[in-house]
Amino acid sequence: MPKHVFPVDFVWGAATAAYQIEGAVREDGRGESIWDRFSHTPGKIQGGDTGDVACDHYHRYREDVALMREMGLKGYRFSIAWPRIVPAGKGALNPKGLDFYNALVDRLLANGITPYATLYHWELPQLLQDRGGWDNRDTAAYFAEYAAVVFESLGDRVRHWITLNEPSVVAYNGHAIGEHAPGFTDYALAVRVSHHLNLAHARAVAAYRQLNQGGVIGTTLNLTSVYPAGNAPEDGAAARIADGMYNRWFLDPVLKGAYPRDILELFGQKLQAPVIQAGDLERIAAAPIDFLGLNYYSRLLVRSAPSSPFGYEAVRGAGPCTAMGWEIYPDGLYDLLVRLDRDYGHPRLLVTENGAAFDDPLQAGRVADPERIAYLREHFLAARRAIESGVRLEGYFVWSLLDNFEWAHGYSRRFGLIYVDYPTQERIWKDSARWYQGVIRQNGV
Ligand SMILES: N#[N+]C[C@@H]1[C@@H](O)[C@H](O)[C@@H](O)[C@@H]2O[C@H]12
Repeated sequence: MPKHVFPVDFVWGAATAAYQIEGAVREDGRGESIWDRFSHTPGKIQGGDTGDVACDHYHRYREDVALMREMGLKGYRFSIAWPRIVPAGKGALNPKGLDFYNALVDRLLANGITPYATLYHWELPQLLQDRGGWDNRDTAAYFAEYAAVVFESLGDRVRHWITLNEPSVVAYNGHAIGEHAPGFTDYALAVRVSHHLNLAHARAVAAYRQLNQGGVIGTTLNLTSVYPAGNAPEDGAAARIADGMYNRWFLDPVLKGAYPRDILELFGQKLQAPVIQAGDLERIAAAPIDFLGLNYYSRLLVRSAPSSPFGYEAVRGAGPCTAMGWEIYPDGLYDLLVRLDRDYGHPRLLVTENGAAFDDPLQAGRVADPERIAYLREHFLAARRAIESGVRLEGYFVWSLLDNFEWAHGYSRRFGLIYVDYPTQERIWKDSARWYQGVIRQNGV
């Protein structure tokens, strides 16, 4: 019997994303995405890896759903590849793309697994990027048109929708530091992109409401708990700026219908302020979400750094780290959940991603990953404490079901509960997968 039991209807899940697992990038009418272009650009991805094959999930989804069933997953979070549905980003549809996701959803439901679908997990159709991408306001409208097509095709069976995955990473990694597709290094552009992503989210929510399908829709933000590295007042001020740029800039529009004033002024001073047109904020405010998805991986420790662009710099924490170099800090998840509950009106919450990469050597056909078990157990306990504090946390999706294409790191980082032997595509349960199967079965740790 577990010492810490979760609510009876708690949704234990696992998460993936299309480009990271599907492969089949030039099959059945799929159009090119910015990640196809970026991963095939020399020097962008560690080891020269691409998502061309990935976990071959496009062909192996039946096997993978069977793995989910064996694990006992209550929910499965996946993403829909925009270029599979609308190859050019706008205009003509690709029926075979819709066929794939309908088949996936039907198989999930037949196996008692609730589908949670993310509409955008970074795969912008390249032809839209050629027209300015997220720097072009029109892309927000094209996104809503694509979303409406998907709602109409799947909405009778998919009742849980996530508009965007981690808009801050789309904006920052893709447009400010160039580490992700499309690879720009222009902070003012990144701020404009963040605004257009918020518009896209709002338009998709409005499109969903118009269809009256009766499900729920939200978004997924990657959030953290920000702490000052020292007791000096300037470190506290630095932490507030970092929290504003990392968290509140994305939380406030979707949950309060307005940008945080301090950050709006900061961006106005430092950058070309985002191009907010008349009616934009009203549109965003008029698209309230039913739940907030949050991806949590680690905390952010900052100190004052007057010479840095925004007056702060990150400081490495003292705790042990994952293979990504991220400090393992489960208390940060507790603090984040309690903060969201306190500051944003007691919202319905889902942990849409939490997990860790470790080296995961395959030895004699087995992957012993005690670090991942410890990581997940500590974060589950932090989540349980938050629920005991009154937080409306309704589910938890481990990142990830399978080892997969880890963006700029290629296949060098393994986040999966299930090991993927890429040359053979064999799926091998790690010890953590068996452990998680037990957590789900007993609904607690
Ligand atoms: N890095 N890392 C792991 C994981 C990434 O693989 C997901 O696609 C993102 O949503 C989020 O960044 C988290």
